[in-house]
This record gives sequence, C-alpha cells and structure tokens, in this order.
Amino acid sequence: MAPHAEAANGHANGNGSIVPVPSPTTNDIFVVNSPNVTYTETEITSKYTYRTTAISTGADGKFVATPKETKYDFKTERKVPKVGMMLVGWGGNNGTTVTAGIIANRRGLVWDTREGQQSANYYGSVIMGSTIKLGTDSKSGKEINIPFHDLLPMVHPNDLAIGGWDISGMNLSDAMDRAQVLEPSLKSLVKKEMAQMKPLPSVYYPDFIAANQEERADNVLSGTKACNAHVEQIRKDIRDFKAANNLDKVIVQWTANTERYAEIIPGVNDTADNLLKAIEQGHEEVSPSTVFAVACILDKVPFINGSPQNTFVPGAIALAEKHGAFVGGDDFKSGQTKMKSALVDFLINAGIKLTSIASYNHLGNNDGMNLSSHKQFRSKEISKSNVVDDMVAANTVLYKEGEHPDHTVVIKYMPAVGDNKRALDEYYAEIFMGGHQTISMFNVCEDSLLASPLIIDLVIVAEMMTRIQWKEEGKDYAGFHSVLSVLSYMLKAPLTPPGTPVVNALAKQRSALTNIFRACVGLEPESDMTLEHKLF
Ligand SMILES: NC(=O)c1ccc[n+]([C@@H]2O[C@H](COP(=O)([O-])OP(=O)(O)OC[C@H]3O[C@@H](n4cnc5c(N)ncnc54)[C@H](O)[C@@H]3O)[C@@H](O)[C@H]2O)c1
Ligand SMILES: O=P([O-])([O-])O[C@@H]1[C@@H](O)[C@H](O)[C@@H](O)[C@H](O)[C@@H]1O
Repeated sequence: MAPHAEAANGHANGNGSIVPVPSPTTNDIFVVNSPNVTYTETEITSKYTYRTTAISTGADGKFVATPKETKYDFKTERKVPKVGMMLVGWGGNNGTTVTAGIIANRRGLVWDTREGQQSANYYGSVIMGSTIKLGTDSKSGKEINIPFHDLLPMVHPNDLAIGGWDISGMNLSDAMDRAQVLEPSLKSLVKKEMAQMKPLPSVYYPDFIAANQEERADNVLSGTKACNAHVEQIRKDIRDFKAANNLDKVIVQWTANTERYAEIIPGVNDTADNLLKAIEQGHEEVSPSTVFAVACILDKVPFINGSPQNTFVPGAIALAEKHGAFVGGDDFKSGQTKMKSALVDFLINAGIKLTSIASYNHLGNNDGMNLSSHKQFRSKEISKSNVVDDMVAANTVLYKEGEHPDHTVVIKYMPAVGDNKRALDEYYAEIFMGGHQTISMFNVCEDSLLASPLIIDLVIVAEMMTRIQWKEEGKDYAGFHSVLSVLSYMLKAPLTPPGTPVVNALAKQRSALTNIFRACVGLEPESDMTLEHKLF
C-alpha cells in the first residue's frame, strides 16, 4: 500500500511544519507519519510511551489500579544483514526439511503431487505466512493488514546461508531420504544441491541421548565429555562458516535429539565461572547442547534451543547475561502443544472449567525413537505439561490456589507412522449447573513440516532482536535482555529472564511479539477496541 502522499514526504512536528523524512526504502510498504518516529538511511527511531496499570492494595484490602506511563526510545537498524543459520542436528528430519524448504522457495520450485502441482511456500511461519493489522483506512474505515514480515526490515529466509553439525555424517540429500518427509518429486529437484551439503562433526556424549542413537553417530569429535577443545572447535566452525559465506552474522539453533535433563549441581553449572570450569575439567553433567550454548555465548552468536532439555542451566544464563549474548528456548511448539495453548486459553477465558487434559501422541520418526527412552521422554513430558500453568493460575474464579486440571502426556514410538505424528487429545470440562463438555481431538501433525517454519521464524525474530535497542530518557541505548522471551510463540516451554513470569497463552505471545515490533515504529499496541465502529 503506497503511503499517503504527504506522509511519505515528512511528518508535522510540534510547530506544524513538515519535517522531511527520507523516502522509504524500496522494500517498505508503509511509513509512519508521526513526530515520534524518525527515519534515517540507517535506522528507525521511535519515541514510545509504554502504558501499563500498576496495582497496589489499599488499607481496606481493595486493589488500587494506577495507570502508569514509561517513555522509551527504540532504535532499529534498517540494513538487513547477510545471515547464516547453523543447525545442530542438521541431518535430522527438521534440519533436512527446513533446508529443502528454503531451497525450494529460493528457486520458486513447483512439483507434482497426487493432488496436482504444488508451489513452494512458507505456510506455518507466523512471520512469512501471517499478517498484522496496521490500522484502518482513514476514508473507508476498512481494516488494513500487512504481511508480518513487512512490519520491520527483517531477513528473508530465502537469503539465509545454511549449515550445521550432526553426529551422523550423511549428506543432506541422503539424510532427506532417511527422514521420509518430503515428496519424491520435490526431493528430485533439490537433491543435487543438498548432496553437496555435509554436516560438520559434532560433540557426542552418549549418556545424554537414547542409546538407540549410537548407530548413526559416525561423525563425532573425539572425546565423550565436555572440554574446552569442543567449545573452541564449535567457535571455529561458526567463524569459518561466517567467513566462507561472507556473512554479517550467524544464528545457531539446536534441532538435534532431545537430551536428558542435566542435574543442576552447585559448584558445577550454577554460575558462569563454575560452568566454564566444569567444561575445562570435563564434568560429565555438561551436555552437548550446553557446550554449544557456551560456544555461541562466548562469541555473542544467538543460540536457540528447539528441544526440551535444560540446556540453559543457571550458569549458561549467567554467562549469556555477562556477555550480552542472546539465548532462547525451549522446545519448538509445533502441533499438539500449539493447539493446546490456544484451546486452553479459549476454554478458561470463556469461564469453562477445564478439569482434565489427556494428551496422547505417537510418532515413528527418529525423534520418536529417541523419545522412547524414558530419560529423554521425561524432558519432553515436562515441556508438554507446563504449557497450561499460566492460564490456570490467572483464573481464580474457576481454580482455587494450587488447583489444577489433571494433565497427562503420553508419547509412544510407532515406526509405521513415521513423521506423521498422531496427537489424540481429550479435554474434559465442567460447564453450567453441573454439566460437562468433552472435546476429543485427533490431530495428525506432520512433525517436521510444522516445525520447519518455526525454525525459520526463530532465526528471523532472533536476528531482528539483535538490531533493536532501547533506552529511557537520559540513558544510553542497550539491547533487550539476553533471554529472548519474545520468541515464546514458537516454543513450548518459553525461557524468560530469571524471576519473570512465563506466558504460554498463544494469543498473548503473538500479541507481545506484534506490539513490541509495532513500538519500534512508534505504533500503539493493537487493542481491537475498534471504537471507531462502536461509538458512532
Ligand atoms: N515437530 C517437531 O518435529 C518437533 C517439535 C518440537 C521439538 N522437536 C525437537 O526437535 C529435535 C529434532 O527433531 P527431529 O524430528 O528433526 O529429530 P531427528 O532425530 O530426525 O533429528 C535429530 C538429529 O540430531 C542429530 N544429533 C543428535 N545428537 C547430536 C549432537 N550432539 N550434535 C549434532 N547432532 C546431533 C541426530 O543424528 C539427528 O540427525 C528433537 O529434539 C525434537 O524433540 C521437534
Ligand atoms: O509440539 P508438539 O506437537 O506438542 O510436540 C511434539 C510431540 O508431540 C512429539 O511427540 C515430539 O516428537 C515432537 O518433538 C514434538 O515435541
């Protein structure tokens, strides 16, 4: 949508004159016409008033609600850098699928399927496949929506350089065949390019993943316990990849197997210094994923954990804060849990008292095989079970202090169904006057085709966050907190800055992401009040 003529030429400042703004870049589809927003060739700055409600309790025990305003300045770099995505577990179902998907989109591929011709797309990506409301047309009052990707100058996934590590040395074409996710007609179009891609050898500490993974571990660095050499090798791998592809920055994601939880041990992984010392001493409780996290943190390479294990032990969080490095996690929220976080939000906010959730799923891919081992399943059970806690705790009308719906999670490995995970859910609730509502759901989640767009969203948003700074009046600009809780929409068990609340409600997560990005261009949060359509 071309911006309104005079808006494109500047905005009225306090004394009514038009302050010229540089014309939007060719990629911009909108410009904000506000005295609070300034565009230069290199950055967008916005003056933003953050409005909240501070609650206190009066002497009479009543809540006292006081509107509160905090003024922030946001600064966003406009130049979209050349970005690399390095995946740990690159040779897995997700790694091969997301790689093939980006190649297919980059080349605009079309392939034959039983239902006819299929074109490459980014469906399932909130950034590439959804829109946000920009505002309402000043003449018609019609809602104007724009692609989410156009809200800020974000990286396009087609431009990502892709690499990574795997304990399996299989090239990406053969690994794509092993994954059994994509149509042969599509694979035939990308296999030549993918055959040239070979994962870098990785760290392999057998005790952290299922023993059934050992047979594929033919591409490993020497040593089966954490050590400085492993950290330094990973740091070198990232530097080499960045140089070889002439990149401005790299984002690393863990999409390798689910590990068992690491025990939190005082003196070992409870502080940054202890964790570094534990790695140097080869402590057996330091996992491969934590070694990758440390390597990335030391070079301020954003690291995101797409699996449920506790990669970010307290020492890793402390190290990230010390270095001002971005981390995010845990566990891609792809199918069954994504549905749950939306449905539970709806039920509880509709005043329906959910009393039982039974979540059963079975799958036949290698992830499922790894999860057939109890310790690895336990990691996943935790991330899949905690997703309703915030919604339940927020409704003290339905639930007494400490009251919680029954919630069970079952995962069974059934090789025959491959990557086409079956999620069978029963939601049981109390309704008006002793009635009950039972919702039974059978949800076939093609796991890797649902997870791959999330891997893309996580890279795009994490990279965007590296180009956004904030300050209060009279202070210096700074980055967001090291723990990127803004990534929570894509994750089952959102990691948040220590001591801050976890929000799992899907609508709230999307709203937070949208409105933080809107603030960067000086736009108010979208409230959906639409008073313009209610008062007149
Ligand atoms: N819908 C989804 O697919 C989904 C959703 C949420 C989370 N996850 C998580 O994402 C991860 C990947 O899922 P997947 O279906 O691609 O699994 P997968 O088993 O197909 O792929 C995992 C890959 O990691 C490799 N690997 C294991 N340990 C490694 C190490 N130390 N270093 C490097 N590579 C290593 C394996 O060889 C394998 O190729 C799993 O932890 C899974 O639980 C997947
Ligand atoms: O995201 P979601 O569909 O709830 O959870 C999925 C589980 O149902 C599945 O068993 C597991 O293999 C995937 O890794 C993923 O975690």
